Amino acid sequence: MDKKKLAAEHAVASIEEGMVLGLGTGSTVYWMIQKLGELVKEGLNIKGVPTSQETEALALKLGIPLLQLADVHEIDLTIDGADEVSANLELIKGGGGALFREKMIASISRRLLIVVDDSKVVTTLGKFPLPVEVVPFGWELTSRKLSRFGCKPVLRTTAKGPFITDNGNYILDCHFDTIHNPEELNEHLNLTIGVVENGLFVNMANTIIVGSNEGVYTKKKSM
Ligand SMILES: O=C(CO)[C@H](O)[C@H](O)COP(=O)(O)O
Repeated sequence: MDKKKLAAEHAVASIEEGMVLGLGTGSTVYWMIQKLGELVKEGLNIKGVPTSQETEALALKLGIPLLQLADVHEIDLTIDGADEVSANLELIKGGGGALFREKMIASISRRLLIVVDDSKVVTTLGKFPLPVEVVPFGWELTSRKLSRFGCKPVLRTTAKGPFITDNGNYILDCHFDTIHNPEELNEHLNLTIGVVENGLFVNMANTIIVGSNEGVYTKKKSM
């Protein structure tokens, strides 16, 4: 079975009746949302909070009831994917460009459960270019400032021009190669004028479910 699908479907066992659920974005969590749609059809009562327009459209298509973020004070459980996961359960997210909404939803979640295939598990973060969402105005200046942190920022583009996030912003994919202190870098990046949010998730994930050829395994944050 597809390793992403394996991890995502395993995560469904953590969903309980009555929960408010954060619904992540990407090709891994897609499988969790598909399964959730089936459970809702069978009578499971949950409410979802989507982390992107893409996930919102998918959830609506599957008949999953959704809440407006304005009406949500706390989320019981968010299930999301990641681009890299370190041994300490620090994450790089934002490969799909949804990092701002994903981080906002994660920040009000009691538990953040991450589903990945084993190619995403690393010793040190940084091989995957770190996505940083920036305001379009003056992005070249912001890019120069970000390069002072030791990376090479590259504007994410599509065939039509710059990639535009759900919030109307740009993404700079920052090539670090190795990120030694994710906590410090996260703070420094977010203090840079022009930066909306970055894809480092530090002290946020509680549990990682990893799909591999040998089956699934789970890693929990040590307290
Ligand atoms: O952070 C994300 C989107 O912004 C995704 O969770 C991340 O890119 C992983 O995606 P996939 O499951 O498709 O590999």
